[in-house]
Amino acid sequence: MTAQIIDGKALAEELRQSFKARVEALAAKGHRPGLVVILVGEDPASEVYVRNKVNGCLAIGMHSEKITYDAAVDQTTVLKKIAELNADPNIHGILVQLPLPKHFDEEAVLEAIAAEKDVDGFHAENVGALAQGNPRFIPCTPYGVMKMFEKGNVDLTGQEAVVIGRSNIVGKPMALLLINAGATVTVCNSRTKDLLAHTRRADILVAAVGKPRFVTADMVKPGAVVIDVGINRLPDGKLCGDVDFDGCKEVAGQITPVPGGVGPMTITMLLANTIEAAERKAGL
Ligand SMILES: Nc1nc2c(c(=O)[nH]1)N[C@@H](CN(C=O)c1ccc(C(=O)N[C@@H](CCC(=O)O)C(=O)O)cc1)CN2
Repeated sequence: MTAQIIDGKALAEELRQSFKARVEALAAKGHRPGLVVILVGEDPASEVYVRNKVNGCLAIGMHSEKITYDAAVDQTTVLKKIAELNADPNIHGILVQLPLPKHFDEEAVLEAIAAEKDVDGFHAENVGALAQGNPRFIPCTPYGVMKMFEKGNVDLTGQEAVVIGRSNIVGKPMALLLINAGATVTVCNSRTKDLLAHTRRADILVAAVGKPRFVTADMVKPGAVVIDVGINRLPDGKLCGDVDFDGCKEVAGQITPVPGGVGPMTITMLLANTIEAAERKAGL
């Protein structure tokens, strides 16, 4: 039997519609949620994501603006802008699109964002809160994955979860969320010894390794929930995930596609975090 496909695009749309009432309630009290997205450089994929973030906000009645800098801009200029935005009462969320050009100290930039406006959840204070099981802002991609589990009635308690990938954006926060949800979590990477032995016993398998079709059908336990966080652009311009979807869907119980799986949920959870930031500031 082929796996049930978890439709991230449909869930993202459903959630976005549900956000509209919260945005209007805030706006009626003079607190229209506002997000600023900072983009440094001309990476074409980042330009698309940033545009989708800004448009996603506007579509549900939020305020949003993009600030762009040439790739050669110095870090001080960006830090100065972040300081201004930290002090702006109409801006509830600030996000710096990653990756940054090589001459930037990424950590210093992310730490410069006020923790209460860090809607990406990358500030050390927010990472610490998540690690302690008391999250303030959950990084958007793993947050989206958790919403998918919720929607699919996936009970994580006591389940064997394997995360392939250990990035700060996805792998690490994903592992923390799964731990907090009561799963038994193993974090692997592409060089893990006997990776197959780990993945084959996973009830929940999250691929965030950044290698096209890295997870093949033989690595999947029959009936497992397979979440593909990969977004790889192939030489022919097509997009593909870290999972060999056609092969794995014959073994898995549930699986996310690429595109149309986790990706659309990432931006949706950014909207959720920004609304949450505005609600906190408004005392709601
Ligand atoms: N500051 C941040 N930078 C980056 C993040 C992040 O969460 N915060 N994540 C990624 C990129 N990303 C959001 O920024 C992102 C990636 C993919 C998608 C998405 O909707 N993908 C679609 C396909 C889109 C396409 O055609 O290219 C899908 O999977 O269906 C949204 C957001 C790195 N940087």
